[in-house]
Amino acid sequence: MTTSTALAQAAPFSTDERDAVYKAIHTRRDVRDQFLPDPVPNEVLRKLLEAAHHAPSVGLSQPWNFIVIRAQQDRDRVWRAFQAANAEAAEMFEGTRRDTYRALKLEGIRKAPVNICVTCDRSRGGKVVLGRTHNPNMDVYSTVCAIQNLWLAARAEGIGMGWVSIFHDADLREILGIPERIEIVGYLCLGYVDELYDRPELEVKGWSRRLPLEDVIFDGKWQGEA
Ligand SMILES: Cc1cc2c(cc1C)N(C[C@H](O)[C@H](O)[C@H](O)COP(=O)(O)O)c1[nH]c(=O)[nH]c(=O)c1N2
Repeated sequence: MTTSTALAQAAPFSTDERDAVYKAIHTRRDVRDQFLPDPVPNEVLRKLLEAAHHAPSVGLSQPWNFIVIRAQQDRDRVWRAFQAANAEAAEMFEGTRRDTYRALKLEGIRKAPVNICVTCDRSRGGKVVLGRTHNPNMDVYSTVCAIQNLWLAARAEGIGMGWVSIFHDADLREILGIPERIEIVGYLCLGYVDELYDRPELEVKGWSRRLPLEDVIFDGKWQGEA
């Protein structure tokens, strides 16, 4: 048997390194309003995109593309698309819940100096992709892994990131020139921050709360079952 020379050491991280990984995970936040106007240098943005591009992907298909949007006029157009969709979204809640919804800030499109639209090319890797043969959604799941890498790397760089999903895809397609065959996975707002909430903003604002871990470790009964 041949021994692969491609194998590298996989010792546990040092305590400091480990702490840094958990710190990024636990202090990462969805950012809507804390963005500073300071530009994000291209070299730093490149590091974030490298981190995203090192995500796992089904069959190593790397189905993502990153559309970087910096121009104010493009961000203004995207914001207007958000505004229209968000007004529709508010109508789907009732009573005080609707009022609470309306008071939430749910995007940082214009305040964040950089926006990134992350897409998934469903034809990347050809017709038959290893690991995707029985569930075609695996390419989209892979793209979400890239977004999470980007989010954590951004946190480590002192850059906040917010995910905005309150859009009609058709609007984003038109503004950004994205063809139908390409799936829109995430619209992200990025910029330096000097403050972050210490827990999810939606929890701070009384919209929802983090469930105890015990509630989500499966105990043999699905929610709603007697
Ligand atoms: C797929 C997806 C889509 C969205 C989000 C997240 C994800 C994963 N989140 C952010 C979300 O509200 C947030 O992650 C949770 O509230 C938890 O807060 P922290 O991320 O821990 O700060 C989000 N936030 C927001 O203000 N507007 C939005 O449209 C969205 N959309």
